[in-house]
Amino acid sequence: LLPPPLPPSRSSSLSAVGKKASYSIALLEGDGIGPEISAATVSVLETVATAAGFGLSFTPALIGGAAIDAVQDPYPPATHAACEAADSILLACIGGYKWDSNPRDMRPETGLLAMRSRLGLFANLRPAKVLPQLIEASTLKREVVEGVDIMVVRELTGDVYFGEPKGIDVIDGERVGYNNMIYKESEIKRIARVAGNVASKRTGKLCSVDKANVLDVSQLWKDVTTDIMEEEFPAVDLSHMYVDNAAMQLIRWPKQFDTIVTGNIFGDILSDEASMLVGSLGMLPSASIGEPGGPGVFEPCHGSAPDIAGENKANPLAMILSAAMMLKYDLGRDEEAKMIEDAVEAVLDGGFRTADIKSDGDGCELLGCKEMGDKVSEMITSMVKA
Ligand SMILES: NC(=O)C1=CN([C@@H]2O[C@H](COP(=O)(O)OP(=O)(O)OC[C@H]3O[C@@H](n4cnc5c(N)ncnc54)[C@H](O)[C@@H]3O)[C@@H](O)[C@H]2O)C=CC1
Ligand SMILES: CC(C)CC(=O)C(=O)O
Ligand SMILES: [Mg+2]
Repeated sequence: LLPPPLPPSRSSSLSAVGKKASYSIALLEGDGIGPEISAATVSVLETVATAAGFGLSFTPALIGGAAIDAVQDPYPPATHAACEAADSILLACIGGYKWDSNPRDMRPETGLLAMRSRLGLFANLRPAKVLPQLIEASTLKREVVEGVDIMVVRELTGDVYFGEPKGIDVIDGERVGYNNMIYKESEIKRIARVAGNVASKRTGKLCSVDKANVLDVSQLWKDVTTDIMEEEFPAVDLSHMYVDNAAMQLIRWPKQFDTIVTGNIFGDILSDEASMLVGSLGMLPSASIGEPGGPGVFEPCHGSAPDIAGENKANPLAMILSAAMMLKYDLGRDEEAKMIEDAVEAVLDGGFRTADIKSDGDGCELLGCKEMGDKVSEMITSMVKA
């Protein structure tokens, strides 16, 4: 399930000094289904740590709506300090109806953006790999999705999500809303290098997605990406696609893609779209990384799913698989990451499904969020004993 190794990062520095006997994890449960999927994920991680004989300590910290309610700040200083002090950061999801009409600085999403920016997590890797067990869970035809294995490399700290100026002003007697889609050359170069490394370790095929036919910022994106690939990754087979076409091609024939590199907003949208190839947004993990040395944030691609929050219906596998990415990329624990991946596949092989990945007449057993976490833990324990 996991993507190939990342470019030099925290994991490579850790492997140089050897594995640690115990790790501290900042745990950001956030909002909505966050506490439910976090509980399931923590219990899986504790099972893995016990089986492998290393220690894990979790430091809970507030983010998003929960932090607004508690301390009137969606990314409080204490949370930033806990993140910086940790070996790695596990995040569930933020957001909810309750905070939707708050002023922008008091919205959960502002906290998430602040965390990504302040921790310098400019690269978000979102693997969308179709598992054979879940082909029927996709709304697309078997022949379209079977064998799909895509890695979206999304720029995470720039673009229209961060650009200035922004706001809603009254101009000539009416309200005008505006944001600025902006990228510096240096920001494009560093994400292009991550994508070049990732693509090189996969099939060598990289598609850069932009809107250069209309947007100047996209023309710069295209030019800089082309230069970086020509100069530093000559073996990478680079193509370019406009984002509207990419959205269509992802559904028409997704197997044409291997690695996709794109800006923050296009990557946000295209990765949610790619989740439907896999079967559910509840299956898509992600890794947010920055320069070597700092902790990454490992988080599902989905949001807080307020429509099912508190009902024990959420699929915890996206967060559990994000925890596997954390073990591999931040903690240098490849074997233990694989334990989780294998256990997830074995549970799916065993015919267990949460509601989002269950199809009519599939003969599978419907599980709640907690029960799915328990099944993965049980599977790890029985695989270790075998
Ligand atoms: N990284 C994050 O924390 C993100 C937060 N959000 C926030 O989440 C809130 C809800 O946003 P939506 O647009 O509804 O997106 P969403 O991703 O929360 O939900 C979209 C749909 O997918 C379903 N879904 C999502 N995760 C699931 C899971 N693990 N298991 C089963 N079903 C799942 C939901 O029930 C819903 O029907 C908003 O406040 C939004 O800003 C949205 C995206 C990312
Ligand atoms: C909630 C937004 C800040 C971001 C988002 O949708 C995402 O990162 O997937
Ligand atoms: Mg999103």
